[in-house]
Amino acid sequence: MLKVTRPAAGTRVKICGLRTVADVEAVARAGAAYMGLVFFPKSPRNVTLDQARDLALAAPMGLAKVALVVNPDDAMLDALMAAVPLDMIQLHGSETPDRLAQVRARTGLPVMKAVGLRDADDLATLDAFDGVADQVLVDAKPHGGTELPGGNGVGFDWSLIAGRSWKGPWMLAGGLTADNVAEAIRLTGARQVDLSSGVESSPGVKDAAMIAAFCDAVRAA
Ligand SMILES: O=C(O)c1ccccc1N[C@@H]1O[C@H](COP(=O)(O)O)[C@@H](O)[C@H]1O
Repeated sequence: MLKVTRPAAGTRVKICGLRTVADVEAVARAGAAYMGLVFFPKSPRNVTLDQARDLALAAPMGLAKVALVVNPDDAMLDALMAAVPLDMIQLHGSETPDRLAQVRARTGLPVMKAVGLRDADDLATLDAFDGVADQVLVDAKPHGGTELPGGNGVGFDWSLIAGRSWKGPWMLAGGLTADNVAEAIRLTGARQVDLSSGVESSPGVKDAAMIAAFCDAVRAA
């Protein structure tokens, strides 16, 4: 049976962009709270509905299964819900608060909204989703030259959110690694962290040792 290491009460980890059952096992073994499945064809972490179903069915109890989608239409949401057992939807496009409410009503799942930050002007967008989204995901705003709205391994200036609080739960993302996560937690007060690139040996290829090292670094923080 798959052994799941539960972290002590503390910061929860989401590892995003899983593509193999071995990834799911590594994430569970390391003690992450969430696993993310990417439905975005331009991403090196993209999975089909059939692949996602197999991965979701491999997840042990207690590991929350999050579907990352970018500006999904209703047909996409219906196909997703019919094929994959899920616990949460992550919206990582330019969705509005109204669209978020529609997605929640259509899927019946909690919805996390990713908001990209580069400078203080972006904080208003974050505030617009506080209390509207079930969770907000505070990520780096993608720089020009990438087709990915996230998952670029790029961070942002954490001092932008130092000392701030929101009504609902939130996660920190953007360029996190085992080497920088303790400082990120210290500066932002994050109780949940999310990453993709920082536990990969090459784009889209997760590394079990890096996943374990990241979760250990979070527990030690
Ligand atoms: O991971 C992807 O490929 C991806 C594609 C499209 C939108 C978001 C994506 N990933 C999310 O981006 C952040 C940060 O990722 P990283 O650690 O900087 O690589 C994370 O929330 C992922 O879920």
